[in-house]
Amino acid sequence: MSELCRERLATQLAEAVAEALQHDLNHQERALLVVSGGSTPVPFFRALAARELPWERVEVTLADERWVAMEHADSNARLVGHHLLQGPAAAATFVSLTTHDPTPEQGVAEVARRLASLAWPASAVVLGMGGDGHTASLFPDSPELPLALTTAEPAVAIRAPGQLPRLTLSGDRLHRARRHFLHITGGDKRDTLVRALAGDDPRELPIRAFLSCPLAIYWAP
Ligand SMILES: O=C(O)[C@H](O)[C@@H](O)[C@H](O)[C@H](O)COP(=O)(O)O
Repeated sequence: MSELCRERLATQLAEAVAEALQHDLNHQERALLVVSGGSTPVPFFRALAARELPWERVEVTLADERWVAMEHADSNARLVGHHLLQGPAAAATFVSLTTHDPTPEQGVAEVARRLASLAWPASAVVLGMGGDGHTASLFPDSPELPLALTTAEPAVAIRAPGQLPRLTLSGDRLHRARRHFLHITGGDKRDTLVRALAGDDPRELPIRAFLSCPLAIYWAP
């Protein structure tokens, strides 16, 4: 039952994001979509990839990225390439968040320059969430979290225990969107969301940084 429900959720989210992109493309030359990595988005990516849109006018980037080569199994760019940039959506322009620098700290300035050229405000930011309340790579136990939540810079190199080195869009940059979606499934994440809604400190549960603006929550069991 939950598998069918999650597929329907992914399809409905793809419909909403496609409508958002088409609406904005009716008024502007290019539109920007910011997506998250992880396992949850895969059926959403596949459903969105099949939608008929002027994809050649769509820019796609990530909310965050692990600092690995695009061929690496943990690369979000690889995930997006395999599941979203296929079919009609293969015509979209993908902008990666990694460089050939050995660390995200060395590459973040180049990534910031790339991001500056995109069609902000994004038409849509699609966020995921971990059981610890992280979103993008805004991890509660990251020393760089306070900076990432407050800086006006578009991107931050971020480290967290047990995680690969990462680069994340800052809270400020993730807020520069006309629409925000949260895509989560399962009881554990529902419980984390309930905890997040009951408080207001994003340093404890970073998803809270996005509970104040309009946020379309797409959840299935
Ligand atoms: O790079 C990442 O890992 C994602 O951007 C991250 O923020 C993800 O959305 C959550 O970790 C949920 O991941 P799952 O969908 O795999 O539970």
